[in-house]
Amino acid sequence: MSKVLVSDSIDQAGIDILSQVATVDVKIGLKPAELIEIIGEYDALMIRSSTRVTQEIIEAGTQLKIIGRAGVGVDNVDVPAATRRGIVVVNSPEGNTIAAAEHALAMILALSRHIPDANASVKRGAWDRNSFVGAEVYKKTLGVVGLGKIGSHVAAVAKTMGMKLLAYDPFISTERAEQLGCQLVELDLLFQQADYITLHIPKTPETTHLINATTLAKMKPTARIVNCARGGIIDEVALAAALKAGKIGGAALDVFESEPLGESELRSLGKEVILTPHLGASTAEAQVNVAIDVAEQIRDVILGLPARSAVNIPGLGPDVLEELKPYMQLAETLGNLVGQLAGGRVEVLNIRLQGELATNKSQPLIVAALKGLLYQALRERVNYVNASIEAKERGIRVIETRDASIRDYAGTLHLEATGTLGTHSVTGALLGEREIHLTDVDGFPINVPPSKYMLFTLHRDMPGIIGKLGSLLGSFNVNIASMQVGRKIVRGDAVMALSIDDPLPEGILDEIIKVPGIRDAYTVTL
Ligand SMILES: NC(=O)c1ccc[n+]([C@@H]2O[C@H](COP(=O)([O-])OP(=O)(O)OC[C@H]3O[C@@H](n4cnc5c(N)ncnc54)[C@H](O)[C@@H]3O)[C@@H](O)[C@H]2O)c1
Ligand SMILES: O=C(O)[C@H](O)COP(=O)(O)O
Repeated sequence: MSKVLVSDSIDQAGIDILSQVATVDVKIGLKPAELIEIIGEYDALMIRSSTRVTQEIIEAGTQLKIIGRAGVGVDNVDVPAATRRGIVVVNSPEGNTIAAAEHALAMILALSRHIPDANASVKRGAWDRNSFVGAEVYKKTLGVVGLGKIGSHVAAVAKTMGMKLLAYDPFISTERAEQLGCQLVELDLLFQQADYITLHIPKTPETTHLINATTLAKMKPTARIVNCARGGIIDEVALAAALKAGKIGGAALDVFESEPLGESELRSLGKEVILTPHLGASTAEAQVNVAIDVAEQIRDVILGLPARSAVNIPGLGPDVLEELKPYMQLAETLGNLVGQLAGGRVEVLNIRLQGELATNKSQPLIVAALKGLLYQALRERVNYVNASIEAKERGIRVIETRDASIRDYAGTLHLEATGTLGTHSVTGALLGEREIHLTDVDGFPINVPPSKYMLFTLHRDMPGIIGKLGSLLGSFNVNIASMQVGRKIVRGDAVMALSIDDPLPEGILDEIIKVPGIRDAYTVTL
């Protein structure tokens, strides 16, 4: 049974899903050295933002197949290190969107009305109404930096509160911004005009210390800034200095350069500063969402299925994946089959997407085909994450062609592998929704479902040959489950595809090739 380590606090709904397929150990608060010591036992690691998954931890995780981040940000995971090791990293891109957006909105209102300090003062026994006179957000300008999932929801709600919206996001269109009621502007203009600035961007080299002494100096002295995105986007020393000097009106931070927040000037500031301990995603609803979302993906990967929100597999959004999943299985099977027929080192893989597949995203299918192709060489070490890198490193050139015309099946996939031992090709399609059928081998039409053990022969189509092969296999105690011949012309060349119950015994291929009329034989394990 697989083993999953949960090293941060995760909702029970996720643990229940994992327990269906694995032994689950929940160990919260492990020190890095303790994690390194035990991670080698585990197939999967499930975390939130508290566990830092460093290269050292990834290297110690010799059995790790998947790291699941029950939340959005994967900046606490060394994703490149995981990718190199073929470990899938998944997250829950939308599970806590609303929670984070509502926290940012709560921060905006709490800052405006001094709610935390007013509350603390009443709880201390005071009744001070004069110190907490606030400001309305109605008709004020909100500058949204990052108009993605969270930024968009903040903008939508702020709009209904009567705020004027400016947005800065170099990766979204003016139309999208307008749909959300935002005017897309340059960052400097946003800094100059906004009464409130809310950050909803990832932390990247470009966004680190985006808010610094220089940018703070551009803001209104009354401006209030909210960061519920990532610590480090704001230079906290510069922010504290600007607040103390009255160069900016207020700040509400949920995230910090270093978490937990240690010694900080920010702690000593008054009602103009609100600090929360990274609570953006901490709602009951969000925690159930992210735990289920990520646990389901870990379960799928343990069961050998692809994950729907892998951050280190290109082109696998949930919508794409749902549609392509059966075709990915087809691509992987065909890749594995053509790799075994080709034998030796494959140099070129031609992939033709036919029919309805021609209009689809090809990247996941190519990755799946490469995974299958490399399986014989790399076994479990190759997966959807590292298949493309491994193929590139082996000098395999991938050529993709598309043909939208529909033939016998809605969509077919044709793979041709050329290597040191020659060229072979296979074509396959799905029967119904997901039943894989081989429809062509080396240009000969057949129609067989692939099976675990198969034997293919290239032979002359002549009387007696099937009988001779059957007797030979019988004499080696090989049981034939099914058999089909594909030929283009009567008594010309033909291909025979046999499904057999067990692996072919050692030495029998040499005997098969000696049968008069049989020119070649290939055994395949799928
Ligand atoms: N406080 C919390 O608990 C909490 C919870 C969830 C998410 N988050 C964080 O919130 C942030 C936003 O999350 P999301 O789900 O909306 O992400 P998202 O990917 O949907 O949106 C991010 C947006 O930022 C934009 N962007 C990227 N680089 C930019 C740049 N240099 N300048 C301006 N815009 C830029 C992108 O185009 C995108 O539209 C992330 O940092 C995430 O980790 C925090
Ligand atoms: O990126 C996220 O999803 C948030 O920062 C939430 O982090 P958390 O799961 O540790 O609360």
